[in-house]
Parts: sequence; structure tokens; C-alpha cells
Amino acid sequence: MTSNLAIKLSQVSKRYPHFNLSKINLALEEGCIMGLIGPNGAGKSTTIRLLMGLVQPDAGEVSVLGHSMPSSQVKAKWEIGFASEDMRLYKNATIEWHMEYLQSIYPSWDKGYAETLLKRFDLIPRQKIKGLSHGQRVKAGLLLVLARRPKLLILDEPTTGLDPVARHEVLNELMEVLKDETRSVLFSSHNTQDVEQLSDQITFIDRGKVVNSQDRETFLERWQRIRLDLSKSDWSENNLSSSQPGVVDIQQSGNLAVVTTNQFNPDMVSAYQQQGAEILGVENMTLEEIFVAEVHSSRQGAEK
Ligand SMILES: Nc1ncnc2c1ncn2[C@@H]1O[C@H](COP(=O)(O)OP(=O)(O)OP(=O)(O)O)[C@@H](O)[C@H]1O
Repeated sequence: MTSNLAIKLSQVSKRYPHFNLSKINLALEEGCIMGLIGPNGAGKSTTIRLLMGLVQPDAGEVSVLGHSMPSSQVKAKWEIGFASEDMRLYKNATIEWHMEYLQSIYPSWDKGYAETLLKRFDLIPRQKIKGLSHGQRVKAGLLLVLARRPKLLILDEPTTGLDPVARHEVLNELMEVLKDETRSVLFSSHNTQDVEQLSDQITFIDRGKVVNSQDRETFLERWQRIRLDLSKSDWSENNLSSSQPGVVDIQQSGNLAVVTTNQFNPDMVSAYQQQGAEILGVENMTLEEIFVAEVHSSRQGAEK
């Protein structure tokens, strides 16, 4: 049902002269946080601009908090907080001026929370935007969005270019926001650690296509590496790859083999054991390793 989805993209396409965002499907349930991760030029910002109604799709349907975009963008924007690098702030005005301005526009403005964020982000209200460092600017932009208490937050690379301390402040604040289960967040990032830490749902995007979109646990549980000693078995690289579904890579050196699977299930381990293989270990993969493997296999599939 569209009503309890914060975001829904159905078969959305957008063509530029040198880029094609093609038949994107995405769904984010209310109260969840989705990390959108992809290499440079993958189409993350374009997807976000489509969601914000800033770009008109060539095909497909975009719905945000039940509003059809871009036709209902004026209505939808009251409920969406959007922050990106190119956020339009008045360079000659102070942070305080922006806070007062937004407070006069948005009835949902939370004055107490804005004051708390000023302290947490270590910002000086009388400072002009033009005098802020990159990190301070990002934090000021985020404060102005968060204090509106929007139902949906859409953040384009909120942690890019921040030092480790500022990054943690921003990540912690986003985690705080998410304790309120009625709010939803979509954020894009190159940083797999940030995405792994924050997201319930993870979407990989590459070359204008959604490579995979699932909940974090599913990604981390299904992708595993199994280390095998084959000295007492007659497994070879060929029958190892064909014996189980989901085997995406096998590295073999002498009697030792490492099988990477994206459909791990304990029966796989039993099957290898029954045929004489000794299991040396089953290892989790990091989200970064999973992302690289997913993109690699999607590109290989596209080239076939
Ligand atoms: N207005 C536009 N006109 C022409 N091409 C565009 C336009 N906007 C985006 N593109 C192209 O679409 C592609 C995807 O860009 P997008 O900004 O969505 O990528 P991204 O995943 O956000 O990348 P990055 O991580 O580098 O910010 C790029 O090749 C870009 O040049």
C-alpha cells in the first residue's frame, strides 16, 4: 500500500545525454532509514532530485509520503526535510537569521531542539554563512532541516567531507532522530561504514540501475565467505561453483579454497562436509566488500 510507504519509485527512468537512470524501483516504509550507496556518477543525486520533484521523470511514478511527484511537490515539501551540498543558504545572513526565518514559515519548527542542536554541533548562532567551514556549513544545514521535525528526511551525502568528529556528531544526531519511529530517512553516501551503521534498508545503485535493495540483516547474513580445506575430498573449482546456488566467487590455492556466496545457508556447509571438505571457517563480509562484489557481478552480468 502506498499510504504506509514514505517513498515509492515505480519503474522510474530519466535520460540525460550521457546517462540513463533506468527503471528504478524503490520502496521505503515509514519509520525506516534507507542508505543509498553507489560510486561517483551512479545516479544517487538524480534519484534524490526525482524524489524531491526537482527533476521530472521520463517514465514511471514517484510517490513521497503518499504525494505524487512532481505534481504535488508544493504540498509534499512541508513534510520533507532536504539537505544537500548545494543547499541555498544566504551567504550574508547568520545561522540565527535562518533559524528565525524558518521558524516563521514552518509551524512544526522546534525551537528547543534547534537550541540543542546549536550546542551539539558547536555552532555560533551569530556567525554568517559565508564565514563557516565546510563542516560547519553541513551541520548548520542539517540543523535547519532537523529542527523542522519533518516526517521524511532526504539527505544527499550528509557526511561527505566531514572530519571524524563532525561525522560522528552528525551520525549520532541521525540515530537520535530515528528513535522516533514515525520519521523516515533516505540518505546517500559513498561511505559504506556510515550506511552500515545507520540503515535498516540498503540500496546499491550503479550506472543508473538499482543493483540490489534489501534490509541490512539480509545483506549481511546472505553474503558469507566459506574457507575450505579440500585435501580429503575430490572437490574442484568447477564442481564447487556448480554444487550450490549463489556461489559468486571461488579462490583456490592448492587444497585451500575460499567460496563467496550471496545465498548463504547452513546446508551449504553440511553439503561441503558430507563430501569430505573440512570447514576452516565461515566469515561475515563487510558492507564495503558486499558492495564491491555486487557492483562487480552486476557489471559482469551487463557485459554478457
Ligand atoms: N542536469 C543534467 N544534465 C546532464 N547530465 C546530468 C544532469 N544531472 C546529472 N547528470 C548526469 O547523470 C549522471 C549521474 O549523476 P548523479 O549526480 O545522479 O550521480 P551521483 O551518484 O550522485 O554521483 P556522485 O557520487 O559523484 O555525486 C552523471 O553522469 C551526470 O553527469
